[in-house]
Amino acid sequence: MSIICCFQDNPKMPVFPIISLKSEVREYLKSVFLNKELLAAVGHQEAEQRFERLLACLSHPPSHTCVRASTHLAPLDEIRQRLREELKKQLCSSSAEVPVEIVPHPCIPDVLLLPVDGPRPVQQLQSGVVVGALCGSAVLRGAHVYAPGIVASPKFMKAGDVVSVFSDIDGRCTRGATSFQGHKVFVGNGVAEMDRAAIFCTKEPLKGVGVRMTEPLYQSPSFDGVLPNLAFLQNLPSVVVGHVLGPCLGERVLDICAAPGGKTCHIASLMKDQGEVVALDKIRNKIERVRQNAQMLQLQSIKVFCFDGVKAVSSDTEKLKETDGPPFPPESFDRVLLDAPCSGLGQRPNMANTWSLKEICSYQPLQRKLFQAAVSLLKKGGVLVYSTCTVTLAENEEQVAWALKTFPYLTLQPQEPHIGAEGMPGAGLSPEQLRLLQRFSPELSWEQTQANTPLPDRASTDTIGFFIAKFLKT
Ligand SMILES: C[S@@+](CC[C@H](N)C(=O)[O-])C[C@H]1O[C@@H](n2cnc3c(N)ncnc32)[C@H](O)[C@@H]1O
Repeated sequence: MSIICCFQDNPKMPVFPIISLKSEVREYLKSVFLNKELLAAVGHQEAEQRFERLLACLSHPPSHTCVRASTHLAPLDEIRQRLREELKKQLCSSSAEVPVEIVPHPCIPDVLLLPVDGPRPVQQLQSGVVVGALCGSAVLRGAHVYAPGIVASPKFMKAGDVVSVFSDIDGRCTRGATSFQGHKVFVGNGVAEMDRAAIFCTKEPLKGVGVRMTEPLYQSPSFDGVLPNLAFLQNLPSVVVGHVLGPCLGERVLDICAAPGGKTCHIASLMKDQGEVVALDKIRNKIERVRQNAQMLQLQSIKVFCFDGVKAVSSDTEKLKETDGPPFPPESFDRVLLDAPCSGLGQRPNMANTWSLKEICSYQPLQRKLFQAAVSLLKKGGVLVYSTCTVTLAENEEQVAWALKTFPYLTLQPQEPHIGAEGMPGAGLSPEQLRLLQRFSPELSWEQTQANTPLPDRASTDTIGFFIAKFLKT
């Protein structure tokens, strides 16, 4: 069964599948979005509509690509100009219409926005390649299909064949299959750059582009190899996190869950590479990405360690003597970022989430342990920013309520910039406290997005789902 994007009278009004969730997860999320406090604030009908809109917008990509410009290396205007030239070259070398409109964000000084055109009326072909769901989502955000992402291809596929690309959204297709009748979504057409045998009958590690997208359903430029040191692809709320943390030159900052290092590099860039940014992550092969990104962006102030953030604080003087890395004594840092591991339910586009309710609900205890370590490592007078890319209360507003109760010396702080919505009622926080929180809620502006409002107006709201809280330790 394939699902094709089809169109009503308004070509910008897609009939595209809503995100598919396990029924227990859907019911749980519904109870979050129809909680008593929210119902009292907005009424049943509005709360229900918001929930339905959330399910719809999660399966669609945001209508812009966000680029964080390395303003520690060059001025924004220069980066914008060079990016335009690079993308024009891309336009000349392919038949695709690449938009060269590049707009600075109206209130974030290091952000450039590029419109995404879609969904476009692309005709599905006879011959089809099936890719994994992550690869399918990347294609919807402008990427080509990398060979490791291909799960199935036609039996006699040769380099040069024109093929349709489908995303195996439930992960059911067998690797190496020649066809797949399961739940798949059409994401566009492209040209195969490899024969089938080169993809499925090789012992070498697979790399490189397997299908070059020529007619993607959502058109946005491919950033593969485009000014890698100057233009860093990052979701807008993630860039907001760096500014909200507000690091200053010469400070010592801890990014306790850092990989792959997008926010670490932003923090070091905002500090003009002066001071020290310590990046920790528990997973060894992920931490290598932080090193690579720091090197690519020419940032020397970043120190990277593979370490469990929960154990990053110690008062044991013997242990501390052994190394200048973790564990650290309490009150070692001027600012701490806890960009927490989370259920990731705000990520877009995401057509299917196969997690159980138990998995979705498993993050709260770990986040609290990390939070405890983060608070302990922060100096008095220091700033702690907590963020997630999920939409549940349990990992966001409930964590804030818990933190304020558990650590009475923490106070919520206003955020700059504050371009998202305020916190969601449901965790017993006061209206004043909710106003200090920043929740990116794409469902609140979904109609505006579909009506194709001008890019700068919709860019701040048509984002992934995201949450930011800023605390001061007194
Ligand atoms: C949301 S991601 C961080 C993204 C990152 N801040 C960025 O902007 O590129 C969460 C990270 O936490 C890491 N993590 C999970 N448990 C951890 C722990 N106990 N200590 C340190 N890192 C952990 C995961 O490996 C994952 O890379």
